[in-house]
Formats: sequence, structure tokens, C-alpha cells
Amino acid sequence: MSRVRADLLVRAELVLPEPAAAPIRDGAVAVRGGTIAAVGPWAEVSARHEGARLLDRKSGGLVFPGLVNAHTHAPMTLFRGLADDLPLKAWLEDHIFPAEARLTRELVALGTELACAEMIRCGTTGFVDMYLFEEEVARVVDRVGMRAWLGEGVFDFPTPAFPSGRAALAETERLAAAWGGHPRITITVDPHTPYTCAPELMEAARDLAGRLDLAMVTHLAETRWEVEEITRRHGKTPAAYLDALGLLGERLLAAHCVALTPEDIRLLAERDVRVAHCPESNLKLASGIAPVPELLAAGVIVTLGTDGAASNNDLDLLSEMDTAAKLPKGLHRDPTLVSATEALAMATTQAARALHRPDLGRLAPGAAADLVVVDLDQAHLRPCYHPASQLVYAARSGDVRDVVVAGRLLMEDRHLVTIDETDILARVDRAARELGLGPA
Ligand SMILES: CSC[C@H]1O[C@@H](n2cnc3c(O)ncnc32)[C@H](O)[C@@H]1O
Ligand SMILES: [Zn+2]
Repeated sequence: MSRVRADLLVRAELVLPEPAAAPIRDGAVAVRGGTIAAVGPWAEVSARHEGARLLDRKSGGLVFPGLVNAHTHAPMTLFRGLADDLPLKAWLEDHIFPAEARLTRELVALGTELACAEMIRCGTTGFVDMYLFEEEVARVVDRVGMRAWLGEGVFDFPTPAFPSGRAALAETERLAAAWGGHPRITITVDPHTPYTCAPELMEAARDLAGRLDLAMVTHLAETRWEVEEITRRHGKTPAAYLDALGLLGERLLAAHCVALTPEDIRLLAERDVRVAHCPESNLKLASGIAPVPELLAAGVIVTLGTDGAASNNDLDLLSEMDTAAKLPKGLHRDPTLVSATEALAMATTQAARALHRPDLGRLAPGAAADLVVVDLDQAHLRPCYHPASQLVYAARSGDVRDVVVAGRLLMEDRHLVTIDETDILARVDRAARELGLGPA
């Protein structure tokens, strides 16, 4: 039988095609032209495919779908550890906004490259980002090879990037035209929050997203303060307020969703809004704990995000999955809530559903070739009864050995292929000193 040519063959001790699937022992993934050509036992896949390259991880390799960070602010790596142990409002208004006033395009690019290095090392292949000078984020993502959904942050006040929310929306339209058709980059419309955007700006964002058929990203119901403030201004909860403005729908990915009423949860489910749960950021800023079991029971698609590195303080989805799985167990004293499989699904298959990309989040013929190899040959990862359990409850970022996005190796044997990490670390330290934000 003649064999089909593949660009890359990955052989592994275990292949986990999707969170709830049975793992394939001595399995393989064949990659051709950025997509997956075959997944199955090595004997079958290698009988039908010859690979230009073989990544042989038969000894200790666990292959699984790449993780998607559904909510972050990548360039905020530059502000990691700058203002800890504060509540959201003081953190943002007294520390982060003043620091962001000093941002330049170059700093945003630098912070993004640092973020990409960190995320790839943690098994993340794609991320959803909202920030300032987002074109710089796009340029770095294009060069580094990750997958991303990127939106210029829209505020109702001037930022170093744009003088007004309207100007930021105009930039969004320009970005959508400039990056439309890119194989890995998708532009989104990103009004910041219900309390930093006036109703008219929210409506303009909604109209732009509808006209260009783009997804929207916003922060929603992050704190009790936000609920009180929006109720005072508009007489409604933030979710009901956005619904009255026509923003709630399957187009919207809403980050946080901590301070929700039972009616809000029903509304989000009815409108098919997608939620990016950010448990570690919510804990650190003392915002509270999102009602994830209730959202899941109502049928809401829940994904997982780290938020920015200034509120987390890392971009590690492996530890975020661990937190997401344990938090509801402790809160409700119920160990059955959010299983390891469900937590892994939030970062893979559910993220794909939330982002309207059925070709992501699983390893199957025709799916995008975004995959990760973890090295199981370590004391804290043996024995391996359930791969999903290992990934959620035991794996750490240093265990990630290889990362492939759209068929391209971005990390091979723990070496970042598309990022000069030594150079980035040196430049980041220099930039942090020059920014002069830390202690004197
Ligand atoms: C409009 S660009 C993004 C904007 O969001 C800020 N930000 C970071 N984390 C949070 C959060 O948890 N809630 C609200 N806003 C946040 C970031 O600093 C940028 O200014
Ligand atoms: Zn955020």
C-alpha cells in the first residue's frame, strides 16, 4: 500500500484526542499542511503515512490538544508583581492605569513576546487578548506562530493608544481589514467594561461587531462594586444592562462573570453568551468566585482564562485548570463538581465552541494541528492512570516538552524555536528598569 506524505509525525506513549476520549497507547498524530491528517495507533498511522519529520516521544510522551487561554492581556507581563494584594478598583485606578499611561508600541511588543514565551512553555497554543496598541500584539503573534483572537481595548477615556473610544473602534475596523484572512489571527471588538464605556459606545461596538461579523470580548460582573455602580447608573445588573443594549448573544465572550444573580445566569444561558472564567485573578483581586457549577448547569459554555500577569501573576493554564477544578469543590464541599476532564475541556473543546471554531480543541482528522507533548517520565507524573487527571492536578509548566501550532513546532524538547528567550529576558529587565515603576 502506498503511503501518504505527512509534514510531521508525532509518536507518543499516550495520545489523548480530547478530554473525555479514551487515550491511545503507542499512538500517533500525522500532520499535513497545518491540519491533522490522522490520529490513531502508531502501527496504523505509520502504515498509511510517511513523515518528512518524526517527533519520537514514544517513551513518556503524552500528546493532547493545545490549551486556549480565553482571556488575557498579554503585554501586562511587564507589570507582573507591580501592585499585589489590592482590590480590583484600587489596583486598576491607582497603579495599572498610571503604569499603562507610560506604554509605547515597543513595550507592548516586548511584553507580548514575553507572554508568548511563557504561554508556550505552559502548553498554550492560542489566546484571546484585549489590550492597547493591539496591532503590536498581532505582529508578535504573527512572527511567533501562536493562534490568537485580538481586540483593541475600547474605553470612554483617552489612552496612550487612542484619544477616544470611537478612535479605538475605528482602529478595530482597520485591524479587521488588515488582518482579515490571516490563518491564525482573528480580530475581535473589545469594549472594556460596562463601567468604562458609555451606553452609546457599547452600542457602537455592538454595531461594528454585527456589521463586520466579529466576536466581542468584554469584562462583565467582575465585582460587587461593578454591580452596585451599574445598578446606580442604569437601574439594572451589568448583565441585564448589556442585554438591554443588545450586546448579549453568542458573539459575546464575557470575562469573569463573578457577581451574577440567578436571573443573570438564566439570561446568559438564554442568550448563549460565552464565559471566560478567570479563577486565579478573581481570587487574587478578592473579587470573589464565579458560580461555575450554576453556569454549567444552566448550559452556558464556560472557558478558562488567566487574565493578565499583573493580577494572576502568571499565564499558566495548567495551574488555572487545577484551580478551576478545586475551587468549586472546596466552596460547595462537593468533590464531584468540575472534574479534571471538565477543567481540561474548558481550556480545549469548550474554548473551541466559545470561539466558534469546531476545528480546534481536539485531535481529529481535519482539525487544526495545535498540539502539546508533556513529558510523563518524571516522579510527579507516574503512574499515569488518567491523562486528564495528570494534566490538571499534577503537571507543571516545566513538564511541557513540545508545542505545535498549525503544524509548526514552536517548542521542541523545551527549546523555543521562534523566540530568542535569552534576548527577550534581558530586554524585559532593561525595560522594567527604564519604566521606573518598581521600588527605587
Ligand atoms: C482596554 S485594554 C484592557 C484593559 O483592561 C485592564 N484590565 C486588566 N485586568 C482587568 C480586570 O481584571 N478587570 C478590568 N480591567 C482589567 C488592563 O489593565 C487594560 O487597561
Ligand atoms: Zn481582563
